[in-house]
Amino acid sequence: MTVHVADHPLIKHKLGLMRKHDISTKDFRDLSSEVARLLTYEAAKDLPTQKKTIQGWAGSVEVDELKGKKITIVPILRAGLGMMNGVIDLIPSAKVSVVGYYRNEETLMPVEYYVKTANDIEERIALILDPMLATGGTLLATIDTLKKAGCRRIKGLFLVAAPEGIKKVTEAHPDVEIYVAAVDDRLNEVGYILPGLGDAGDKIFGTK
Ligand SMILES: O=P(O)(O)OC[C@H]1O[C@H](OP(=O)(O)OP(=O)(O)O)[C@H](O)[C@@H]1O
Ligand SMILES: O=c1cc[nH]c(=O)[nH]1
Ligand SMILES: [Mg+2]
Repeated sequence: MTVHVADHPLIKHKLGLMRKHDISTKDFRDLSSEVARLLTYEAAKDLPTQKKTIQGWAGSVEVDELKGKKITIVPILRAGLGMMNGVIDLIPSAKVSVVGYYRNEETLMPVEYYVKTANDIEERIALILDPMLATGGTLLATIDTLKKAGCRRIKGLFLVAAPEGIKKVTEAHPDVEIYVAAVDDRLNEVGYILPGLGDAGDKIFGTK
């Protein structure tokens, strides 16, 4: 797995705001979406384009357009939904493939509860969205699901990743590329990222 760690001042500043202990649900939600939008800009850098001639205001003009079937966004329920609007702002015609996992609090293993992928997923680049990559169990399960559905090219956007999770997924899926706003220090004894953001799903949905 190739890991691209964001080095942009806007991303660093916005992620810093998200770490504040008393951040409101609204601000956390807004910032999740804004950072996701900026990560999308990075992740879309190598999308193929093709030339096309159109009629412009002064006659025919050659323009670039994105080539072929493009992207399916894959938000991981719940927390990944908090990133979705920011990504759709930049890729408005993307199809959305939804997968649902929650972590068992004791074993930290992902439990699948929903999968609905785009029909033509084998022709699309999957762009997984999840704010947190902690032990890596949820991302591994998502990649397995997407590959079984026929997906051949997978990228992922994360706000914060732990070194432990990156190592695990890198070993299993060297072909996957991820874009992260930050790689933090480590996991605590209950599988939360330090310094991290806390429970991203709860913060986005206001459930704690
Ligand atoms: O790398 P892992 O150790 O698998 O942990 C990361 C997962 O944990 C969180 O989801 P959570 O289980 O809290 O579900 P939620 O989005 O419904 O809150 C997070 O959004 C990831 O999906
Ligand atoms: O730090 C973490 C780890 C998993 N899920 C979260 O929401 N936060
Ligand atoms: Mg959660």
